[in-house]
Amino acid sequence: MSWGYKPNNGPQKWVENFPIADGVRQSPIDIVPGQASYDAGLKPLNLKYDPSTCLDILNNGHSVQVTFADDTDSSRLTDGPISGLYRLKQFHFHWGASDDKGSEHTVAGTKYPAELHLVHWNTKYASFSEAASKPDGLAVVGVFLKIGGENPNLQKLLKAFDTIKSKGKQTSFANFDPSTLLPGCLDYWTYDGSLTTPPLYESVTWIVCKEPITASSAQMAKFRTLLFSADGAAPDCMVNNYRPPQPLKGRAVRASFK
Ligand SMILES: NS(=O)(=O)NCC1=CS(=O)(=O)c2ccccc21
Ligand SMILES: [Zn+2]
Repeated sequence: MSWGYKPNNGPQKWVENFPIADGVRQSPIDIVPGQASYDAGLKPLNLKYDPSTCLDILNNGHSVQVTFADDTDSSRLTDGPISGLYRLKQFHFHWGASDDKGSEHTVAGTKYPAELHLVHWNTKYASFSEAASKPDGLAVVGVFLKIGGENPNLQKLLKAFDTIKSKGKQTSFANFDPSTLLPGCLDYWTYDGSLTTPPLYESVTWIVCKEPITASSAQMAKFRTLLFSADGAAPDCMVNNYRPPQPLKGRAVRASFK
């Protein structure tokens, strides 16, 4: 049986097949603002996304992901805590069964209802797959979702959910600009971590935005209509697809803001 988020295959069991789960730079973490150190050397994030690189939206059985053409530098991240240029590969979300949980990172113990991950890979490597296992291979921008007014940019994604309800379903998804899902203020925390799903590679420079974006409670409910299960199998709601915070193990968390 493959990994998931249930008691018999969830985060507490991943170490059996992925021993790095007990590694020294695992993600997510609880971010304690008072313990983060302001680093004046951190540059502002420089994100430039080209909507024409948006390809499709997929239910991968763990989350809903939007995939981008990464054969050119047109959707990419530079500056911030990283050096070089990282190309956008995909973005996806993690969310709860109710509005009181769902994010992977927490802020002084506070859970948000969901968290967006924009996954980028270092172009010093030839591909995502090559970069994914390197210590400086990936940079993931995390954005918290909080309950508020309806988010019209999120609505464009949610409209596609009915056609990708079950695992393995995908549909074309064009001209979406992921920068519409970024908060107005790009202040961030950054630390060295890992993928939060198997294979849990310790290859991620995490960049977690301080300011959340909003989603309405109805929009959050729409995420919960997706299924972990494939068409024809017993319907298994896609909820609580988040890994809880992991030990910091001496790592520093830096803040780009005072
Ligand atoms: N939440 S997370 O972002 O740390 N992990 C997601 C992840 C795990 S993956 O290696 O399957 C993969 C392939 C392509 C893009 C992302 C991923
Ligand atoms: Zn993620």
